[in-house]
Amino acid sequence: MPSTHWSAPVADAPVDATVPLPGSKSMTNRALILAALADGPGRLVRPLRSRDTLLMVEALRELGVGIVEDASGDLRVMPHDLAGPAQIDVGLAGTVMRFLPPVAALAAGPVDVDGDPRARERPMGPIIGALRDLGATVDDGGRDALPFVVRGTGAVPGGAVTIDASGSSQLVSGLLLAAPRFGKGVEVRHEGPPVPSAPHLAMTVRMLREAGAAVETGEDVWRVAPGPIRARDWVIEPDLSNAAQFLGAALVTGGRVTVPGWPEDTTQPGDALRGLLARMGAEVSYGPGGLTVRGTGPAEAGGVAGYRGLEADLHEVGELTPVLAALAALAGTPSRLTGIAHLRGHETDRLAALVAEINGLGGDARELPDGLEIRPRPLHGGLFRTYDDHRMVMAAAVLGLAVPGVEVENVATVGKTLPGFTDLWDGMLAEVPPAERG
Ligand SMILES: O=C(O)C1=C[C@@H](OP(=O)(O)O)[C@@H](O)[C@H](O)C1
Ligand SMILES: C=C(OP(=O)(O)O)C(=O)O
Repeated sequence: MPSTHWSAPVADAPVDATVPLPGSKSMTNRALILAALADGPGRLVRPLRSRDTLLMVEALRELGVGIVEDASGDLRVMPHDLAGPAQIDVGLAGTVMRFLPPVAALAAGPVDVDGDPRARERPMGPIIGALRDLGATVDDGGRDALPFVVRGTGAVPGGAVTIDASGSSQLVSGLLLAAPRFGKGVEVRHEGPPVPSAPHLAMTVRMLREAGAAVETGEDVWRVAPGPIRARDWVIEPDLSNAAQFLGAALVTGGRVTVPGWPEDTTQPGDALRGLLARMGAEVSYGPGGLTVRGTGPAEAGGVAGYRGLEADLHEVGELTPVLAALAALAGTPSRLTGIAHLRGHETDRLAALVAEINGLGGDARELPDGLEIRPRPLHGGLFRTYDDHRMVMAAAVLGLAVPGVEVENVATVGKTLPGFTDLWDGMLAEVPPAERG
């Protein structure tokens, strides 16, 4: 990917826009796994097309699954016996690195799994250990991390495992998604500090049940019975986490943003934006047209806006942090975001990255043992580094609305989940309110 800087545009008026968003990364990559392991052909309707989902498509194809994109962008998935030898590139996608190895264990033949340099540092040990306990062979050279080889025999006995999933909920989700195809299914028990991202675990359980799997859940325990995964069509919801920066623009500029197609009943963590942005002072309304957020007062040039900071435990919705931190840096009062120590193992160490980049623009952010404390201060322009993290680009865009001269490094990295981001952003800023049309 070329490394190109992007000058984040300043909003010279309150935004007034409707922004349709592409599909959810988390739902697309779960649906791809479930469709690949199903008992017949299936379809993904309005899937996300981004680096993380294309890596999942390629990984499943590499194992023998047929996946065809039709003219509308929907994906048809034709399951097939899974086989190595295969080479899997997980990129920097947490969903691919945690969801794919249990599928690879079902393949006959060796499957090499590796990813970006940073992927080798993200927590993988619990899933490697669990796969061994479930009867699979994994050669990791004693690293407890990527790269490794899964030496599948075409079947996984399955059974009960105990892991510490405090580093990532995806360690649990990955084991559950393939488990109906294990001989005895699986019982995953968590022991350790609390597992983050409860909505994402609920998404895993709900989608497994929608595919006909029998799933039981208790406190820190999940059981999936062996049985068929039913072929079906998966309609992918818009990515609500990727709504954060657009809805946030309504706060920063004192404007209005609507995201159409906001689901009424969803397991996506982005749904929490309704409550979180309301706590910061936004007016949030929901109707047939979608979710609408209105800001109540615009930021002054250089920052310090007419909305409040946020005191919140983001343990369950950690992926919203970068954009909320950017909003916090422009807010009228200080913020404290906690429960997010596990973000140190995300695309980059997000706590360190956010502190460095907000402070690099003249801000006042500091790390807490499990989060961030951010005191608003007038900011100035400068280079905003993104550390191969799509959400750092999104955070920078929010800051740039009120701070002239924010230069965003390697904007293309946003393609991890939202390749059309800068066009959507420019489109939002260019949308002319109905009253002003000639
Ligand atoms: O299961 C998923 O789709 C995800 C789970 C979460 O991971 P963690 O629990 O590692 O934070 C989230 O941050 C990530 O973006 C997507
Ligand atoms: C943490 C994230 O991604 P990943 O799926 O790579 O963990 C994210 O999208 O914020």
